[in-house]
This record gives sequence, C-alpha cells and structure tokens, in this order.
Amino acid sequence: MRSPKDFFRPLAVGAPAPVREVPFRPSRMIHFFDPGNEKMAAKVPDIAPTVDVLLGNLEDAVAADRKEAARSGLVKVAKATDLGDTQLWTRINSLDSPWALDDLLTLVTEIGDKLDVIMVPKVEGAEDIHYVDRLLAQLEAKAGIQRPILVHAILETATGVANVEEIAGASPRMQGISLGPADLAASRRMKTTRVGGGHPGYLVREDPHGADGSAPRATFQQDLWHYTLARMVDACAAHGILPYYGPFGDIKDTTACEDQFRNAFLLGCVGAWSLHPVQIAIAKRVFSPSPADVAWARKVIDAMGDGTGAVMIDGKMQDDATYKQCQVVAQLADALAARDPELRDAYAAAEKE
Ligand SMILES: CC(C)(COP(=O)(O)OP(=O)(O)OC[C@H]1O[C@@H](n2cnc3c(N)ncnc32)[C@H](O)[C@@H]1OP(=O)(O)O)[C@@H](O)C(=O)NCCC(=O)NCCSC(=O)C[C@H](O)C(=O)O
Ligand SMILES: [Mg+2]
Repeated sequence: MRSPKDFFRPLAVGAPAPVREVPFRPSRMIHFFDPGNEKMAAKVPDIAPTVDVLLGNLEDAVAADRKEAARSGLVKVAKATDLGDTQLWTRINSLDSPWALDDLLTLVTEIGDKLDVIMVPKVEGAEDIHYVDRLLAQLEAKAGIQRPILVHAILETATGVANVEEIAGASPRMQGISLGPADLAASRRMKTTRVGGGHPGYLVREDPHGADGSAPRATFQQDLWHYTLARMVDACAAHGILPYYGPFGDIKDTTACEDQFRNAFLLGCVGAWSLHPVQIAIAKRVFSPSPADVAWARKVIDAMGDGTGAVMIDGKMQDDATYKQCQVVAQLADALAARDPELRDAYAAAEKE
C-alpha cells in the first residue's frame, strides 16, 4: 500500500496534480443522452443551456452494436458544441466489458480537455477506482491535459454498497456517487422490475383496531431506497464528495419522480439524473432550495451573529447546529444563484418580504 503522503501525488509523470477539494459546481440534473442517436444529439445545443450537466451515455441503454457510434458521436458533439458553463460528463461502459478501455483511450485523448467527469458504472470496490485513476493519469499525461478529470461511481451492486465508504475515499479524483436502483435491484435479487421509485407491496400496516379488531387497517407504502441512499450520503459526506439520486424510469409519472427526487434532496443529495427532457424541470425545481427556505436560513444566520449561543426566532429555538444547517442552505443558494439568474431574483425577492 502506498503511503498516505502520496495520496495527492499524480499517478503518472506529466499528469495534472489531483484536486485537494472537490469543487462544488451546480449539478441538479445530470442529463443523459445517447450520442449515437442523431436525433437526440441534434438537440444538444438547445438542451445544454437548460441543464447543469450534460452526460453522453455509452453504457446501458446503448445497444451493443451501437457502442462505437455512441463513442464517436460523443467526440463529435464535444468538438462541435460550445457548452458554455454547462459541464460535460460521460458514462463509460463497465470495467468488465470489452468497450471500457477503448472508451477511456478515445475520450481522454480526443476530448479530455472538455470532459469534467467520467461516470464509472457497477463499481464494486476501491480497486475499480484505482484502475481508472492510474489509467486516467497516464492518458492525461499523454494528451497534455492541464486539469484532472474527476470520477463519479454508480452504486449499483450489493458488493458496491458493502464497500461504499472505501469507494468514496479511493482517490482524490472521486467527485461523487449516484444510486443505480435498477442494477442494484437485480444484483440484490430484489423483486421489483422498476427503475427507482416505490413498490405497492413494500408497506407497513396499521395495528388491528376497532371494537373486535376488524376495522379497516391503513397501509403506508415505504421507500425501498432509503437505506442505501442514506448510507451513500454518509459515505460521500465523510469523504467530501457529492451524493446523487440516479434514474427514475417511469417518465410519465412526473409526480412520483418529483417525490423520489425530493426525498433524495432532503436527505442530502445535490442532484439526480434526467433521462427525458420532461425530468429536467423537475430536478431543477427540487434540487434548488425554495426561496422561502433560503430567506429563513439567512434570517437565522443574521440573528445568530458569530454562530454561537441560542436565540428564539418565530417561536423556534436556534443554536450553533441550526446555524450550520442554515449555512448549508444559504451556501447552496449562493452557488445556484451564481449560475441561475431567475433563481437569484427569486431569492432576492423572498428576502425582501
Ligand atoms: C426513454 C426514452 C427512450 C424515450 O424516448 P422517446 O420514446 O423518443 O420519448 P418521447 O417521444 O417522449 O421524446 C420526445 C422528444 O424528446 C427527445 N428525447 C427523448 N429523450 C431525450 C433525451 N434524454 N435527451 C434529449 N432528447 C430526448 C426525443 O428524441 C423526442 O424528440 P422529437 O421526436 O424530435 O420530438 C428516451 O428518453 C431515452 O432514451 N432516454 C435516455 C435513457 C437512458 O439514458 N437510460 C440509461 C440511464 S438509466 C440506467 O442506466 C439505469 C441505472 O444505471 C440503474 O442501474 O439504475
Ligand atoms: Mg445501471
């Protein structure tokens, strides 16, 4: 094992120095598109300004005989399009596939200077990240890339969940982790065939009640993903990287999509995947704190002065801990407002009320 002192050393001569802190860049929605699908790729110039992250997907949902078309399509899109301050990510094929190596070789050498983050699917342990880490350093050095490409892992196998803490801390390149509920369900042999979301059979039932115990008993659907998401959020927070909910496959059920995204937001996630244009606005709405919450957070911060002690505001006790909670909301609002003028105006208006 290498010395902890070497953690921030480049893994290849001539590769850029690793980042010491993951930069927080708004990433409320990671918008998936198939770069080999000409119709979808043609929409990129219009979609890019409406999303925080545009992701060229090379893995699942791209048919085996379209893998090369997707890879070369992404190179074409990246070279031809000015994405402004929208981030460009890709999801490469899984490390046990015959395509992953060529994905990395082609993308880093051809468009490495435009790629912000590489999403790696089906990560099972730190060794998967170490493999990608070294290879990226070699390719960055070869291509003369000036800043390190970051790595994002998808948590979508039972082994990956068991090792989530070591995955989160495996490399300074680690930018974040997303939940992949479809592959995870298969890996765990769960009996849901959905991509995220709940299941009507996963519920708790009210105790028997009524005179003879036969009154109708209410049931309450439970969240299949709560345990994994909470574990993932803790692992990410402990290692200073960013957690994301992943995909919601029932495109038509925008209400349940919004609920799933909001649960993730409240639990600590900074974004989710949008698979279809209709999910972009949902993610934007959910992962931006509401103007009322931001105004409240600023009110508490102002009232708390140096952030110590206790005060009462509108009947609610505030102290050092609520001050920190409010700072989380206010700092997120500042970062989003810097990118999103509409949001900036909404936050400013709410503060004046
Ligand atoms: C899901 C889709 C296949 C649906 O596509 P389609 O049937 O074409 O839907 P619509 O007719 O409603 O589309 C309307 C127009 O919008 C364009 N479109 C659709 N999706 C996108 C998109 N993502 N980006 C840009 N443009 C998009 C259509 O081309 C239509 O255009 P027009 O005809 O001109 O009006 C499709 O949305 C899709 O393929 N989405 C991405 C799917 C994907 O990436 N899946 C992989 C991620 S989820 C996953 O891998 C699981 C995870 O790993 C886990 O394990 O949990
Ligand atoms: Mg998957």
